[in-house]
This record gives sequence, C-alpha cells and structure tokens, in this order.
Amino acid sequence: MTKPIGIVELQELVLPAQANHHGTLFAGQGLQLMAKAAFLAARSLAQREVVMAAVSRVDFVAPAPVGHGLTLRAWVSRVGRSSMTVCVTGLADLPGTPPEEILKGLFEMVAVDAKGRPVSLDCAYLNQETPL
Ligand SMILES: CC(=O)SCCNC(=O)CCNC(=O)[C@H](O)C(C)(C)COP(=O)(O)OP(=O)(O)OC[C@H]1O[C@@H](n2cnc3c(N)ncnc32)[C@H](O)[C@@H]1OP(=O)(O)O
Repeated sequence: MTKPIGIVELQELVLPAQANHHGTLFAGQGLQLMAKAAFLAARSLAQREVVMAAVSRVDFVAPAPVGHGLTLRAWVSRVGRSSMTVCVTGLADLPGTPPEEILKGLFEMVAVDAKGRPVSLDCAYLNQETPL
C-alpha cells in the first residue's frame, strides 16, 4: 500500500499525566501533539528535515477529558519555495460516541539543509490553500 505524502494521522489517549487540574487535556500537551503531527506531515511531503517557523493559529475548541481517545490529523495545505503551511485538527472520542473536534491549528514549517538553512522544495505543484 502506498503511504500518502503530506498527510498524517496519529492516535493518542488523554492520560492523567497530560491533564490539568480540571481533569482535561492541558493546553501545552495539546500543542505538543499538534506540533508533532504538523512536523511529521511536513517532513513527509518535503522528504527532508523541516523546522517549525511559526504557529499561525491554534483554537482550543472544546475540552478533552482524561480517558478520551484523541485523533490528530495533519495535512500540508500550502507549499511555497521552502515553506509549507500545515493544518492540524484534533478529534476526541469515547468508544461508541461520535468524534468531536477539540483542537485545530495552522503551522508554518520550513524545509532545511544539514546546517538548518532553508532549502527549496521540489514539489511546488501543490501550491494551493485549503481553508482550516
Ligand atoms: C521540529 C522542531 O522542533 S524545529 C525547532 C523549532 N524551530 C526552530 O528552531 C526554527 C528556528 N528558526 C530558523 O531556523 C529560521 O528562522 C528558519 C529556518 C525557520 C527560517 O530562516 P530564515 O533565514 O528566516 O529564512 P528565509 O527568510 O529565507 O525564509 C525561508 C522561508 O521560511 C518562511 N518563514 C520564515 N519565517 C517565517 C515565519 N515566522 N512565519 C512563516 N513563514 C516564515 C519564509 O516566508 C520563506 O518561505 P518561502 O521559502 O516558501 O518563500
């Protein structure tokens, strides 16, 4: 089976160690998971190392209680010379309940060489925006 490039799906579980004093996913942990998904999606499309240049936007749409499953979906929505915009959504669910969107964000990633300097991507054919 061919692995799609520029698209990633991660399955996580909200554990007590990731929770705040409300018993729901701590915002910083949510950001970390989104950043990981964004990184993997961008690296998959670039087929080389990437760094995060900016977080353009993050929305914490609803809380995710401990014990909920969390599905992070990330896809590259724009390809520039060396930069990419990655959309990430987080869906929380319990067995037997429909998933609910709890996180969404936009991340700016840049393809880099071994010295960490930006390098041109050779996949600029995907140069289009997808609304979040
Ligand atoms: C996976 C990780 O954990 S990475 C760790 C956290 N991230 C880092 O440490 C990155 C630190 N930052 C850097 O190394 C540098 O700022 C870089 C590599 C991101 C950019 O280097 P610069 O010298 O600014 O590069 P330059 O000005 O040539 O821009 C390169 C591209 O990045 C884009 N870019 C740079 N900064 C930003 C920004 N803040 N927001 C959006 N895009 C940006 C530019 O628009 C340009 O895009 P293009 O090539 O598609 O036209």
